Amino acid sequence: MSDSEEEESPDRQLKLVVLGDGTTGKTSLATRFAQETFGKQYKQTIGLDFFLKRIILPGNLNVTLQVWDVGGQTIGGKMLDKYIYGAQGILLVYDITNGQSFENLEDWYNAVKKVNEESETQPLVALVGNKIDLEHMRTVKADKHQRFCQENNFSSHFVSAKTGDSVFLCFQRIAADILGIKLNKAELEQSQRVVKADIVNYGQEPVTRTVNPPRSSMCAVQ
Ligand SMILES: Nc1nc2c(ncn2[C@@H]2O[C@H](COP(=O)(O)OP(=O)(O)OP(=O)(O)O)[C@@H](O)[C@H]2O)c(=O)[nH]1
Repeated sequence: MSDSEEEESPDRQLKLVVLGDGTTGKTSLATRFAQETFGKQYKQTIGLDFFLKRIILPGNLNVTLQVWDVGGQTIGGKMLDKYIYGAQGILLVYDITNGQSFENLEDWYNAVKKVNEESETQPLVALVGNKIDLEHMRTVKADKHQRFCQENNFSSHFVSAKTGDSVFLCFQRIAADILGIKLNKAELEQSQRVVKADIVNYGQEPVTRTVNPPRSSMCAVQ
């Protein structure tokens, strides 16, 4: 197939539904991914928000991701089933500093299972621990997260909508998994472009740190 023919191939569309308790950061994740922004102010999602983002997967495959950001208050409501229906991917989001938000994912997952009970194809489900910038306040242990993934065959993700850490990677991996595309190491690293790193001056540290506080810097991994 020539290049021009490849360019003309229509986009694949994937419906991804983001579920989880209120304030876990679903809207923040969606806006970080789709608009590359982050708002500190909490604004509750009433019902549903909707985002579109086009990404390119290996093989020059254009994929448009429809991200359905479902308000945390919709659990138990009439509309939830309709939002979930037809999703190829589900993101179950919790806040790593909020144990209850992790426990409640059971209910969210039950809603997903109910909608797909009679369906031949099952959506890919991703477990997403958000707010890893607050690692020092973590209450949900990583092994609990991993166990939940293994028991249910979820893919596993840790992200921060605030810093953007691993957000693009998360959506890219989910899209690739749904389409059965394998990402190689270089492609995975490419989406991890910005990595935070502390500068450590071994042997040159002043005795009192208060005089010269530790610095941090960004480095690019290409
Ligand atoms: N520190 C930190 N705060 C975050 C992060 N993601 C979201 N927040 C904050 O958490 C609060 C809730 O974020 P939202 O994205 O509105 O949460 P939501 O899950 O969409 O909430 P509902 O609309 O009620 O379902 C906001 O104040 C965000 O700024 C993160 O990665 N780190």
